[in-house]
Amino acid sequence: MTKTTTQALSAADLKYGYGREAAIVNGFDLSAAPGEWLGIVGPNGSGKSTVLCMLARLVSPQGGSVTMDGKDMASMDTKSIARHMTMLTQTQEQVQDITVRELVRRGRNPHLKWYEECRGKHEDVVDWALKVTSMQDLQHRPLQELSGGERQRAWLAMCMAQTPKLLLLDEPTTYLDIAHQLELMELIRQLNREQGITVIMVLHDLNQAARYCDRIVAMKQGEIVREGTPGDVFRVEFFREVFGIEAKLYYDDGVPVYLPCGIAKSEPEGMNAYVTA
Ligand SMILES: Nc1ncnc2c1ncn2[C@@H]1O[C@H](COP(=O)(O)OP(=O)(O)OP(=O)(O)O)[C@@H](O)[C@H]1O
Repeated sequence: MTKTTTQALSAADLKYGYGREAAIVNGFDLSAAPGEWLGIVGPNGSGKSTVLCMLARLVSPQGGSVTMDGKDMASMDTKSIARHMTMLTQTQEQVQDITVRELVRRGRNPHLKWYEECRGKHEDVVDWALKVTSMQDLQHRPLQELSGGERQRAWLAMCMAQTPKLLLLDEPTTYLDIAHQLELMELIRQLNREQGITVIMVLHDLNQAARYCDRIVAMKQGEIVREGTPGDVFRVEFFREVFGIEAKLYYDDGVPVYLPCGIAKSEPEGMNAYVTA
């Protein structure tokens, strides 16, 4: 008898277009297994953020469906979605006059009844979220006084206070220097491995995608054009066809590392347009 595993998140035949424009995302399918780290990569404007917003139900798909733990998200209420899933983006809303701890407490809101305050066991979760993100020492500092890296970690602590099973991230390292980028990626790796949190992350840094993700989904013009392990996906042809660049590939302990060498000799017209070296 074959054993079927319920996917942490599945999307089937998603469609989305803005206004009267043609569909930006058309027929997008994806599934993430529990505990998997999935990276979504692709050129600017390929529809990555649009897909992530549909996965988080920040926008409703114009076609297709998203299921979380086997449940159709269209029929779930916002609070129960927020008890299972959270999203961190590259920039966060400006919140004034709030300490890190107060921000992290907001992560408990989906778990509180309307009359309940964040106390007792909820405060214990806040302590835990501050601890796993190494924010304990900064918990009483005003958010606006933190560096960009510290602030991003504070928002991640708030996400963790939601005790999510699924963490969606949209280029969370964009404005961070390399040390803070690695610190955030390592922290997410720890949460993924130790807490079993499923991670779906949009990222532009393909070397980081190769190093951290279990599986890569590459998008171009609203569609998936490659899918597989970093080693399967990151080939010389991939860089030409999807990003229009020539690249050299090296392997560090089996992990592909690419070096961009220039623009490909002709613009790729499609996935079958090979450029001979
Ligand atoms: N609010 C909007 N109104 C109209 N068009 C939009 C809107 N948001 C995005 N688009 C268009 O949809 C397409 C896909 O955008 P999206 O942000 O999903 O791509 P992306 O792959 O995340 O891009 P990037 O890598 O630059 O962040 C782009 O052509 C973009 O111009």
